[in-house]
Amino acid sequence: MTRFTEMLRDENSDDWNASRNHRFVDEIFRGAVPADVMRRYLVQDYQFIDRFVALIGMAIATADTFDSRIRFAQFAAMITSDENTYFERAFDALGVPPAERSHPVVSAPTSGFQTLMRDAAESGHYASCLAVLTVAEWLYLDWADRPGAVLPGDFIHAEWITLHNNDGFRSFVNWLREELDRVGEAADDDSRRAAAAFFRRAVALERAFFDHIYV
Ligand SMILES: Cc1ncc(CO)c(N)n1
Repeated sequence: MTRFTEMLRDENSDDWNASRNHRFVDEIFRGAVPADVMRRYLVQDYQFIDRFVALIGMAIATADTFDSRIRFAQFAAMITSDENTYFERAFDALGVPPAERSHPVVSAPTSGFQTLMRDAAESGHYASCLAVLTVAEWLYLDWADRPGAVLPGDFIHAEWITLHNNDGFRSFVNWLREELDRVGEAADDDSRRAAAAFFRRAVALERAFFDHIYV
């Protein structure tokens, strides 16, 4: 039987492949994302991360097993420590002032993501929360996982790659997929459809998010 997550990705292959093969991905591996583009990207992504952590909170609250809650709690700990300090160091290096770190003008794709994550959280459905979290992490592993690729010298580029292709991240993404497969297979048709709709909106927004930092 085709895995639920495989089916969802196949249904969204246009937006998925446009994201994983995006100009941003090509440029970050070459260490060649222009500074103003990287700065826009990180400033907007920091606002994404804020709601993302809140959505993990809802996944912790709605998960059906303690093991799942532990997985999410450990992942939230990584984002709020190693990943958060990456943002702070990158903002320091790029000269981003405090106001732009904490309350920048939020772009349309970022605001779309915030609404999507709020909708998923407010649905109170574990499968829908999982669908959004799975897109965000699986798609990032998919673009960042280039075995043998030489890392760029600049930490702003290099660490954004290694945050998304290290062994811990890979095993979390593999677990997330198994979890969404498990929950999706057990769910009724309405819940599967709801989760699939969240998955679709998330993949479209990932593409729009990459596109919009190039103006
Ligand atoms: C927009 C976006 N999608 C996914 C990730 C991975 O967490 C991220 N940091 N930002």
